[in-house]
Amino acid sequence: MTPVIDVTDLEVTLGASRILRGIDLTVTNGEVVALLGANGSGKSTLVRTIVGILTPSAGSVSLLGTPLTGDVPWQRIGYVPQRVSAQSGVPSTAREVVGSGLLYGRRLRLPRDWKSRADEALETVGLLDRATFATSELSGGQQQRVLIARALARRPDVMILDEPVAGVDQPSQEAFAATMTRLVEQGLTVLVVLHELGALAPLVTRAVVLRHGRIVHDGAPPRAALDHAGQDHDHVHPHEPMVPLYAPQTDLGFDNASGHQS
Ligand SMILES: Nc1ncnc2c1ncn2[C@@H]1O[C@H](COP(=O)(O)OP(=O)(O)OP(=O)(O)O)[C@@H](O)[C@H]1O
Repeated sequence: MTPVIDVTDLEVTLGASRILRGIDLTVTNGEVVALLGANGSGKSTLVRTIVGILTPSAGSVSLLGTPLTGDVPWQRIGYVPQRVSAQSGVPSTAREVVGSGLLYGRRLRLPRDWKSRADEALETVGLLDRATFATSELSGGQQQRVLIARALARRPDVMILDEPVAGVDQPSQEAFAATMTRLVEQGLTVLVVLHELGALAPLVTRAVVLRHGRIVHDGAPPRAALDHAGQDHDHVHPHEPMVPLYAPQTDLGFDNASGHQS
């Protein structure tokens, strides 16, 4: 089967620094892969390279079987960048920002049904009632959901999300996880940068951990986080509500990521 994302021996240099080296990553149809790692380990650099924003200094990236240098079917790929505002500096409504997700590659004209496509995506993220609001009237968390809706408007086959729930409150995170669950059940493939698995824990099929620009783990998601996400987990000990996925002082910290016994 053709991989959805195929990264081979990737190296990325920014300025004078080599940020990523020797990255091999294959994501196949229907997988939900969490990309984890400490601040500065290279997660955003990797996803920005995968979606063609950054150019590799060595190695290759293919999306849906097409090298980035070729004719990538961008309409099948939804990307949510990290920490950008949904505001563009000019007045625009939530619906207009979401509709702009329907522009890609050489498509510079909105399809006739753009409003209904945008509203469908806004409904998916629970913001249909804000469709005509100016983005400047939305909270940071709502703007983040607008950006998720912008990516969803394409009805993509693969979503690449860079910390999509950073700064989003718990109920919205759970609503986002429910949306992603529904989409994954329909066949969506996901690569998502996260600091904690959080509400997405039940969905994640695989974890890839970066450290200093290299992959140091590619396999099962951290056990502790999964256990803590389960409804049956018996809380007999105090701990943070969101279990950190990596403990910088340990190697990978997977068996005891939160630093306590379960
Ligand atoms: N344009 C740039 N020029 C030079 N170095 C850069 C540039 N952008 C990022 N870096 C460096 O690359 C490294 C990786 O950054 P990146 O944003 O990919 O990390 P990250 O794992 O996504 O971090 P975070 O969890 O904080 O978002 C950092 O050391 C950063 O300082």
